[in-house]
Amino acid sequence: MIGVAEVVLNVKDLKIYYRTLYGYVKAVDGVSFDIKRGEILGIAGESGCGKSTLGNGLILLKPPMKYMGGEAILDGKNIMTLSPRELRKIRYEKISIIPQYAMDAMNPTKKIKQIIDDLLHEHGESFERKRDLIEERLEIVNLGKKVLNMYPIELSGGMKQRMVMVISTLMNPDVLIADEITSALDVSSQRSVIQMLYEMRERKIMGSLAFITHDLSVLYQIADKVMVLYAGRVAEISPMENIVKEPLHPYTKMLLSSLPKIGVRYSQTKLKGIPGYPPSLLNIGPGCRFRDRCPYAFEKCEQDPPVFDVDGRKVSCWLFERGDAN
Ligand SMILES: Nc1ncnc2c1ncn2[C@@H]1O[C@H](COP(=O)(O)OP(=O)(O)OP(=O)(O)O)[C@@H](O)[C@H]1O
Repeated sequence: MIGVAEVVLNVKDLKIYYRTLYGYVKAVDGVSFDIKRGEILGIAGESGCGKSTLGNGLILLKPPMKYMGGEAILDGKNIMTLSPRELRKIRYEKISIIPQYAMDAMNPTKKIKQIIDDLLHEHGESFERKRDLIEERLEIVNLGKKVLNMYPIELSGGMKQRMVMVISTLMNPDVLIADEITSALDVSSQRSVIQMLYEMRERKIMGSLAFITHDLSVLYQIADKVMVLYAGRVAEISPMENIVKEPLHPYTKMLLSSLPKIGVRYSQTKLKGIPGYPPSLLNIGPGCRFRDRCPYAFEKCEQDPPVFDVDGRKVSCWLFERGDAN
C-alpha cells in the first residue's frame, strides 16, 4: 500500500433503502467503513448484498433510492446531504464512478470528444484546453486518438469500458468507485484492466479506489483491504492478506471455501457452495442476517450483532463478543 493514514472517505452508519409499494428494501443498512489516501478497498459479497446501491448512492441518489441516515464524509462534508449543485461540483473532481454497466453509460448520439467537452464545461474546462492530458490518458488504457471522433456505438464493449475509465478519472478524483468492471471480462482482460487501474493510482490520476466485485479472487490481485457485505450490512473488514489466511466471519470463510484453489483436483475434492440464499431485504427485521445459513448460529444471533474490533479488524458476529464492541 502507498503512504499511510489520512482518511479520505469516512462512512458512518449509512442507510440507503429503496422505497417500494410493499415497504422499504433495506439495501444498505448501517454500513460503516473508511478509505485512506492511496488505498484500494475491495467491496465483496454475493449478488444482491448492496454493493452497487452503496457505490451508486455515494455518487447520486436516484429514486426509488432513499437516504435514510448516517453520513459519508468527504473533504469535511457529508456528501449525502449536499444540494444537487454542490454534488455536481464534487462529482468527477472528488468522487467518481465507473458504473457497473459502463458500456451503456455514454450518450449514443454524441461523439466521444463532445461527451468529454460537455463534462469538462460543467467543471469550467474544455476539451481543447485538456487535449494533451486526454491523449496521454488514452495511451494508458491503450486507446488511439481516433476514438475521440467516434460515436460510442462504434467502440467495442472493452473499448467503451476503457473510455469510461478515462472519462471517470479526467478530473483526478480523490476517490474512484469501480463497480464490477472486470466481471464480464476473460482472465487476461481482467488482468490488464487491473494493471491500468494500478498505473492510474501510481500516476496519482486517482487518489483511492473502491473496487466492487462479487469475485474475491479478483480482489486478491488488487485490494489492500476488503469489506465483505452480506444482505446490506458489513460482515467483516480486514486487510486482504488476513481475509485469505484467517477470515473471521463465518460468511467470509464460506465465501472463500467456495473459490477454486490452485493445485486441487476437483474430481476428488468437491467445491463447497454456500447452502441457502440471502434473505429478502424487504422490511427485514432484526438479528444477524446470516443466521439461517450459518453453521455456528446460536440464540444470541436473533439480536443484531454489533461490529467488534479484533486486533484492528472489524467483524459483525456474536462469536467475537468480548465486551469490546464499538
Ligand atoms: N430499484 C430497486 N428497487 C427495489 N429494490 C432494489 C432496486 N435495486 C436494487 N434493489 C434491491 O436492493 C438490494 C441490493 O441490490 P444491489 O444491486 O445493490 O446488490 P449488489 O450486491 O450490487 O448485487 P449485484 O452484484 O447483483 O448488482 C437487492 O435486494 C435488490 O433486489
